Amino acid sequence: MSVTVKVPAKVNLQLGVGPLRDDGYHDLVNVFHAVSLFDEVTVTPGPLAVTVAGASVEGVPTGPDNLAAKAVVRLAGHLGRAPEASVHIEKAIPVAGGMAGGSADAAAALLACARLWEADVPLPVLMDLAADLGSDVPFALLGGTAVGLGRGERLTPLSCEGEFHWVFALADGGLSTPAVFAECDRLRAAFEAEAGWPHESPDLLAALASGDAKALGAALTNDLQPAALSLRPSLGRTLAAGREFGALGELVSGSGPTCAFLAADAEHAAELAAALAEAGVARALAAATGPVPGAHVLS
Ligand SMILES: C[C@](O)(CO)[C@H](O)COP(=O)(O)OP(=O)(O)OC[C@H]1O[C@@H](n2ccc(N)nc2=O)[C@H](O)[C@@H]1O
Ligand SMILES: Nc1ncnc2c1ncn2[C@@H]1O[C@H](COP(=O)(O)OP(=O)(O)OP(=O)(O)O)[C@@H](O)[C@H]1O
Repeated sequence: MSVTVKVPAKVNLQLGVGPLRDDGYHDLVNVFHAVSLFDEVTVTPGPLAVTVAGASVEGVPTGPDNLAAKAVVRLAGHLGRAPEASVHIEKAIPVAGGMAGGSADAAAALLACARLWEADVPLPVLMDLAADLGSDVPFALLGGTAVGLGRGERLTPLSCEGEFHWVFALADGGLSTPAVFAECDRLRAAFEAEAGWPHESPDLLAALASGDAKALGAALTNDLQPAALSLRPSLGRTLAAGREFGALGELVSGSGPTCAFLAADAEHAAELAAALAEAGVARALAAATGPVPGAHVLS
């Protein structure tokens, strides 16, 4: 018997970053949006092991450091049983790309093992286990569009009308999430910019609720973007190219280096992806739509 779970990537439509907390995290206003780039995680009975396959899986650990393995151990500990599951990850979400690929695999492994072990774990408990594994993990279980407060784990679903069309410019090499948050703190200190308390953007919430892509494009913001650009200046060219080719909005996804571009419809997305590929400003381009559901069992 095996269980396969399909799980989406995320893009952050608003990432408001508050001051550094005593525990090393930042309080956020984090508007998550699940998009149609998916990993598939399959668990089979057997000793704990992780295998990974996909077009670009460099840097993904196959030992106990893999977030999916940590999820297996965490759930087994909660249930008081041995962490017996062999995990296979089919990876399409870019690695260390700011699209929460590792978090998605952890969420998928939690759900898959709960099913494999026939354990009745209530959703709120699964959400708490997910939050222990990482700030982005609970959203990968929930999917759709949602705002995350605290370190991003306290989620409230948001009303989102229709479907939005995205193009993602994948970069060579990743960016480390802690390094990007640290660079954000460094830049704020260097420019003596006080980190204010972030607030949800009313324009963004209205654009989502009405399905207005043009208004959404104008409302996209990411407080980590200056830090990602400081660590990877070439992203400035990528973002400028998308603007020049008529994207409705563009921003770095989360901690980067993936850049996200909003298109008017599927045709516009295909044109935008072709123009960005032609301009040579990305390792690869991927078109996707959002919102899509969170982690769910396939078999
Ligand atoms: C940038 C985002 O992807 C936006 O959704 C997330 O905030 C990051 O979430 P994540 O990768 O699940 O991050 P975690 O594994 O929880 O934390 C990794 C590190 O990122 C930094 N971190 C993360 C979340 C947060 N609210 N404040 C932080 O400062 C901390 O240095 C932390 O040690
Ligand atoms: N299942 C996994 N898939 C990808 N990376 C993993 C996994 N487990 C552990 N890692 C490690 O975590 C690092 C960050 O990977 P991930 O792809 O989750 O980054 P990210 O998308 O930038 O994260 P986020 O957007 O949540 O900040 C990788 O460089 C890798 O060393």
